[in-house]
Amino acid sequence: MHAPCVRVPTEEGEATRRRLADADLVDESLDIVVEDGALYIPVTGPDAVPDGLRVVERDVPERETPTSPADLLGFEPSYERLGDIVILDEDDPARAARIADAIAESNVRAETVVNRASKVKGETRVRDWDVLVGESTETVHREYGCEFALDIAEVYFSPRLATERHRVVQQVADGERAVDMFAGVGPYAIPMARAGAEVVATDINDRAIDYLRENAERNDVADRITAYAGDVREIADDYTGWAERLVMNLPHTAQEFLDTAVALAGEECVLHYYDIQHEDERYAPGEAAIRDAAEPAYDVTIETRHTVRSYAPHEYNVCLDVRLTRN
Ligand SMILES: C[S@@+](CC[C@H](N)C(=O)[O-])C[C@H]1O[C@@H](n2cnc3c(N)ncnc32)[C@H](O)[C@@H]1O
Repeated sequence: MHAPCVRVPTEEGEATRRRLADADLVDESLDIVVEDGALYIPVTGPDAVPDGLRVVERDVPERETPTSPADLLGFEPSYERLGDIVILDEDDPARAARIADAIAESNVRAETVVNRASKVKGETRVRDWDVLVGESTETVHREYGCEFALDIAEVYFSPRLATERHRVVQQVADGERAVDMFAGVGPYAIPMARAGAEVVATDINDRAIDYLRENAERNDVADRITAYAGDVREIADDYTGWAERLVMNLPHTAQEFLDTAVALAGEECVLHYYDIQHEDERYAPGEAAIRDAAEPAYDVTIETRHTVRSYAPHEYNVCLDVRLTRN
């Protein structure tokens, strides 16, 4: 359809569109067009367009779909979803703010938009966030049929690990005994309990354990999960030789806890050991550390060497599935 449009460079597109929308001048029945580095914003009253903006006549399609962030920005932004929070990973604060505004105005359902403001840090692996839209950093996230309440400002949680967690949970047998040594809000512990395991879950972050207990109730597995707030080393005496499965999701530092893992392991135990290593030697350091801690008391069989995801240039997040069999 032929219509008057304000033509602006794409980088000024969102600000101009908001300015025109505030003056009620955007023709919402027509689509915004992006072409050759310019945005064409259809307007209802070309004569009312503020001075300095150029109006041209051109063909624009009628709007069929609701407005997406890309419609508003002129490019496809990348973001992750965690419940009703949208997470950005932008280095430039101005670009992050533009994207956040576009998401808020678009058809994306989001209560809060945040940008990563630090790496994960410290013992609890929590990061800082810039809250760009909304206020609450607490949400309920759904993953493979389970619900997880959490506050990203208080606990660690990565939606990117969903497939990996599912890979591990699928190995769990009804009735087995599992220890999730670094459990967070329970994204391994809770589905393992749903699969029929009896689970002990520990975390040094009290808030993570508060959420884990709430999540155990939410997912109807409170009777199969025992949660401890504290250092996992503190439970070793109570659960010596108890575990048939151990999850060690504390990359960078897990090696320091292998003696505790061996103390927890029963006659036969599968260990899921997460690590971050250089691409040329992804598995060897973890294998060596596990053998060092477990042999000769246990036979060590590496069942799976699995790359979970790229972590940084030339560095990979990996998982070793290891069977420990007592000699
Ligand atoms: C990378 S996060 C993983 C959390 C969870 N497994 C997940 O997938 O979301 C590691 C967790 O280990 C906890 N942690 C760190 N040191 C610990 C320790 N000594 N004992 C128990 N938990 C610890 C942190 O608080 C954090 O929640």
